[in-house]
Amino acid sequence: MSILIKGGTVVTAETETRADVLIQSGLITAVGTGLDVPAGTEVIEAGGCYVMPGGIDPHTHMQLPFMGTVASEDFYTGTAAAMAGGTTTIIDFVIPSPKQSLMEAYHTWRGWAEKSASDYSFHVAVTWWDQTVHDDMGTLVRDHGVNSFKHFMAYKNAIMADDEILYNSFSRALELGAIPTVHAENGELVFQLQKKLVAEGITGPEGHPLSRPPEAEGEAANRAIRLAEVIGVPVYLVHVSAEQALQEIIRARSEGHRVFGEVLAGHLLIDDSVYRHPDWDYAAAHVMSPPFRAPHHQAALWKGLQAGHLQTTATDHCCFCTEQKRMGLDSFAKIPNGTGGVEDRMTVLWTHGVRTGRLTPSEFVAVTSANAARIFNIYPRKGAVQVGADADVVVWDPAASKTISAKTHHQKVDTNIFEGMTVTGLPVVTLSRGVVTWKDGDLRAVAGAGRYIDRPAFAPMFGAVQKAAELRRPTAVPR
Ligand SMILES: NC(=O)NCCC(=O)O
Ligand SMILES: [Zn+2]
Ligand SMILES: [Zn+2]
Repeated sequence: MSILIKGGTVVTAETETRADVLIQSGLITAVGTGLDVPAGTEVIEAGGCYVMPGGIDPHTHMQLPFMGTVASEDFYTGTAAAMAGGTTTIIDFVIPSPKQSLMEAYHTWRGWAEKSASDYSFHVAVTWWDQTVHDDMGTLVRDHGVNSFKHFMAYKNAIMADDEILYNSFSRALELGAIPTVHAENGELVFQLQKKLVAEGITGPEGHPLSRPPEAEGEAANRAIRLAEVIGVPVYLVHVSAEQALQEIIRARSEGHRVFGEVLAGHLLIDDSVYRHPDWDYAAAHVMSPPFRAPHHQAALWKGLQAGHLQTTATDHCCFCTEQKRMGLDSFAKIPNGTGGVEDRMTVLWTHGVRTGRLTPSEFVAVTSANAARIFNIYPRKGAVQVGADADVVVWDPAASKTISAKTHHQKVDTNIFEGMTVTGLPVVTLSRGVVTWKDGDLRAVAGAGRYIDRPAFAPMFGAVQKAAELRRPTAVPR
């Protein structure tokens, strides 16, 4: 079965070109004009539309067991909603409990993800350390297509990684050609502030941002980056929300270190006033970590994205319904942390990025798919509209408009952090490996149609990393 996407403007991270796109057996087989098209080819008219790579959301948590409950979105509902929003690949997280074997956790998550409608891959978290963790990291990289490991510097008494774990895991990642990623918040400081605030009677959601100040993020970002610098390994900071963390990234990059930053659509657009809303449920629905910040942080994050200091956008899609959030009625520290957005990221970024002149369409492609594909080494199979790439394609109507609401979204959660936002620029057709999964409001996602994406180790940047390491290898003084 072949499909021709006809008459659109093809956008890649580098170019905008009027061209048709031919898709056969799940792959892009031709891009150009006057293409030789086999008889019986289905034609999708794309006049007036952009034709772009499907989005890659490099940070989601479908059905994550977390803080005494399980995220409401499963791998089918979440990836289906993603495709309604133009995202065709997610990178989720395997998060072993402390002392749980990495391999056991990995196989558990692989089982859960079998019902994914879109393609998916996994970062694996390192939450503890011993020789088996060291060995399992090797097995995951060599035999299971994992090339990134996650470290939570927050969540003390649960999954927090201390400096010893960071040192061991970052060093092992370097040997394996894998990239360490970090949730940068000083977990000890957050833990102490939570106790202090609750003791002072601040038990509602307004305590959440007070317990996680931007300085706690800046400190941890600096620590993770400095460790990575000393070890000589690239590092990727997830959900950068504070100007203090961004400044650490800018400093390190300007000194020649390979440091990457991800920003969430929510952190770009929502400010911390939500936590002082008089409706407890409304305020609690926004509890996620790091929290939404004061408006000057948003301005800094947009500039960071425009300047290329932040390379990727994500959602940290981790949904909890109102009833689940109420587990923290007596203390904000018990409200399950997480918010959604996998369906909304692309349109929210188009509306507030491209339509405001902050981003060109090519820059939009870079920050919604191509850069993540490069960093996590699946480019150009993903993140590109070019011959040989997977036919994960979105036909994007820049004039189509809607108002986001939990009443109409496809995400399995009863709230939406972008509730009431009118957005312009929407996917009219989404294709996942050549199959139409979303067309004109009709969601055709199929459970189990998604494939696990192996991500090879030693992304191109590791060539430079290894050369630099050779040149600075310490030598003993012969005496
Ligand atoms: N972000 C959040 O609040 N929940 C998911 C876990 C994490 O990414 O920290
Ligand atoms: Zn996190
Ligand atoms: Zn997360």
